Amino acid sequence: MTGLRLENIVLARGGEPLIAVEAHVAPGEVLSVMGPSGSGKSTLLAAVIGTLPPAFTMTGRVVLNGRDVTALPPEARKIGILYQDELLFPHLSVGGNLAFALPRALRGRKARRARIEAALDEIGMTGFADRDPATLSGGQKARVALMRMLLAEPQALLLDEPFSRLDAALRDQIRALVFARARDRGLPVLLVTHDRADAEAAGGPVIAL
Ligand SMILES: Nc1ncnc2c1ncn2[C@@H]1O[C@H](COP(=O)(O)OP(=O)(O)OP(=O)(O)O)[C@@H](O)[C@H]1O
Repeated sequence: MTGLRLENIVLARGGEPLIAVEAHVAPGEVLSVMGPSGSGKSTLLAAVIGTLPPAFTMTGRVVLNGRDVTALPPEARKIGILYQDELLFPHLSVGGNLAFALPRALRGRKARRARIEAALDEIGMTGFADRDPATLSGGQKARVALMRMLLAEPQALLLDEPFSRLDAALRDQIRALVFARARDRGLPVLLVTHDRADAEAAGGPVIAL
């Protein structure tokens, strides 16, 4: 079965169950995860991507496009994640940040450079490859972070309040860009948000923790 399936996932801390989730996110669909602060939204994303802090235990399975990834390390899961703080590598240029995400299978300096130029064109940032991330605006950083995630060719996207620091106009623009890319590529998306407008723009199902 295609898409992202969260099968009977229960996360507990110190023996106390924190959350229980059963969900299927179809290709191109966005499942919004809402809930008060401390309800376990970020912890759920950590469980899905494979970075659950040691304080927690997990039962259940994460199945991506029919492949059980529950026991795989994060880098083998083919899941991309975008956080509220985009965390571009400060010591690398914009192009260096994007190059970091390119699949190793893409060989040759010229081919890799061309892929980065095309990626920058796609986000309206032609000619930015040599820029220092510290010199970018918030929206430009967000676009580079989004593209860095996509260049790694993930099969699912996890978004942890990636729009909350952006001003209203930019939020609409980046949000539309992320959802359009997910739809184009048929990627299931888990979106953690406090903002009902994000869930409405996503247009998919909503779960409340
Ligand atoms: N590394 C950790 N070790 C132990 N407990 C943790 C750890 N990280 C988070 N917690 C606790 O687990 C619970 C869920 O935290 P989580 O960050 O998932 O909540 P959240 O719903 O994402 O909150 P927010 O909306 O404030 O970001 C909280 O009670 C938090 O204090």
